[in-house]
Amino acid sequence: MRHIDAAPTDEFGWVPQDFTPPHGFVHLPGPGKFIGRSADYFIRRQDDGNHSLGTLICEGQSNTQGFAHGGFLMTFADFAMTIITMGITINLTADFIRPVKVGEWIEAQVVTRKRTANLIFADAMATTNGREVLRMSGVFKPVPNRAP
Ligand SMILES: CC(C)(COP(=O)(O)OP(=O)(O)OC[C@H]1O[C@@H](n2cnc3c(N)ncnc32)[C@H](O)[C@@H]1OP(=O)(O)O)[C@@H](O)C(=O)NCCC(=O)NCCSC(=O)Cc1ccccc1
Repeated sequence: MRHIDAAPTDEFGWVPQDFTPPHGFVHLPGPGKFIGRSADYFIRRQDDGNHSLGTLICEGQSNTQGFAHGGFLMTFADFAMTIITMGITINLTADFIRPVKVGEWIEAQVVTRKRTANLIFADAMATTNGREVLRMSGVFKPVPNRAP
């Protein structure tokens, strides 16, 4: 993980080294330069074979009000849905249902509704402390050999 010596309240705002994600989540290395600069991400493979993506909201993802910035939440939504569906984004919509505070863990569970040879239709819900905060829906193009 990068930015190791930062605490959530530091100006850089990255996940501190001693942060322990919820059970089953492991740090996701090398997610690409843009995504890699946006946050530190963790992924969990569930018993049913589906995956969840999570991150700790830090100062680096906050707006001036101390909540996760809407732009970051869209980045999180896009990354969660593409890494889990193994697709590239054609369409993505999101509802910001509740604000997410700095210091809160957010995780998204993605459900693929339909997969054809050319298209993937998926939706997802992200929660914080068991409460729904972000609903996502999208259409994606399958990319061979892209794995979470
Ligand atoms: C404020 C409001 C938009 C409305 O809430 P209220 O005023 O309380 O309205 P109300 O009392 O009518 O209750 C509504 C009820 O309906 C729920 N509900 C809502 N939508 C849905 C839905 N689609 N589906 C289902 N339910 C939905 C909602 O949870 C609540 O249920 P609850 O009573 O809790 O059981 C709230 O949804 C919210 O905070 N969203 C997050 C916004 C956010 O974080 N945006 C990103 C950061 S902004 C940024 O970065 C830019 C910036 C930069 C710099 C500086 C400033 C800004």
